Amino acid sequence: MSDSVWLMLPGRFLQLDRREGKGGIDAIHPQGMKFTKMHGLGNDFVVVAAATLPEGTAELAQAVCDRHLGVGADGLVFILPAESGDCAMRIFNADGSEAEQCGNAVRCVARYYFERISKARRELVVETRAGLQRVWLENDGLVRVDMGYPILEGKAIPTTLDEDTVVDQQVEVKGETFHITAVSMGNPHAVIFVEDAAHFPVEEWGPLLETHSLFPQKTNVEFVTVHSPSELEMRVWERGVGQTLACGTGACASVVAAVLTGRANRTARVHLKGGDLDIDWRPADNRVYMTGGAEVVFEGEYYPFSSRFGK
Ligand SMILES: N[C@@H](CCC[C@H](N)C(=O)O)C(=O)O
Repeated sequence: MSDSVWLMLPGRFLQLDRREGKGGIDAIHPQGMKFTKMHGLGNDFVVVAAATLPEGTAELAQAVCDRHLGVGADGLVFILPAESGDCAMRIFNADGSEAEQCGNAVRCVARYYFERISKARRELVVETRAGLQRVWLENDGLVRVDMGYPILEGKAIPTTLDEDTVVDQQVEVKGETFHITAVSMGNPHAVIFVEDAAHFPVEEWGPLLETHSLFPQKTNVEFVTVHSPSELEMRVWERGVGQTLACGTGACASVVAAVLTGRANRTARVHLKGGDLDIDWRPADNRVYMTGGAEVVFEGEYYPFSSRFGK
């Protein structure tokens, strides 16, 4: 990895040094955008550190995330200067919609920050659309995040299912009965407990539930099997993306739903297709803590609007 990076300013480029204490900015310029491909348990992101959010983020996210014509990812993530906190994160789903929150992406942002912006730091505050999140780098290299408190009031999630809490509420969809527990971790989740998550037809029911009129801002959908009070298995259909290998906010919502329905303890491991997350919903502060990995895959330059060699 080179020590210098490009920063786009209106009409000109600025080359910055990203060695310790000297910057830490990737680049966006008219012809190309430097990025780092990262993932948290296989939930993958194109991560770009920039001075400002570029225009046309919805189209850019769709193009970058395309697995045939772009880099290929579940989401496009920007690391930006923060008003409060050490840095800000904005996350755009593969369909171009912006999410309020993303558990796997915030761990990737933290890893990026700890490795490229300040190697001395082991603690960080990330500003997201859902609020400030405190993040810690653990001794084993995993990243722990304070994901905040779960929102359980129906109207705030939002769902039209109930104004109060929505716990194991019966819903009919195309002749099939589901019991839904709705939880917001800054973004909406519908958690459904099933006998066998591994073989559940996620692709069939996920899109129908994601876009159901009960969820005015759509929803992420988790299909969860409780193997023991401290061990859950989860598959996810993500709003604006489709089936993914993991979802951090979904794992938090699943543990909260399992506790609310008397199925699990407040501390549990969630097995996802891409790996495990440890979730701890602490009674002392009502906040949910998530611990898991975040990895760099490769770096590159993306040429969104013209071919590198043609123009
Ligand atoms: N994969 C994420 C959640 C990303 C946003 C989600 N698709 C939404 O629209 O709310 C996670 O790890 O939490």
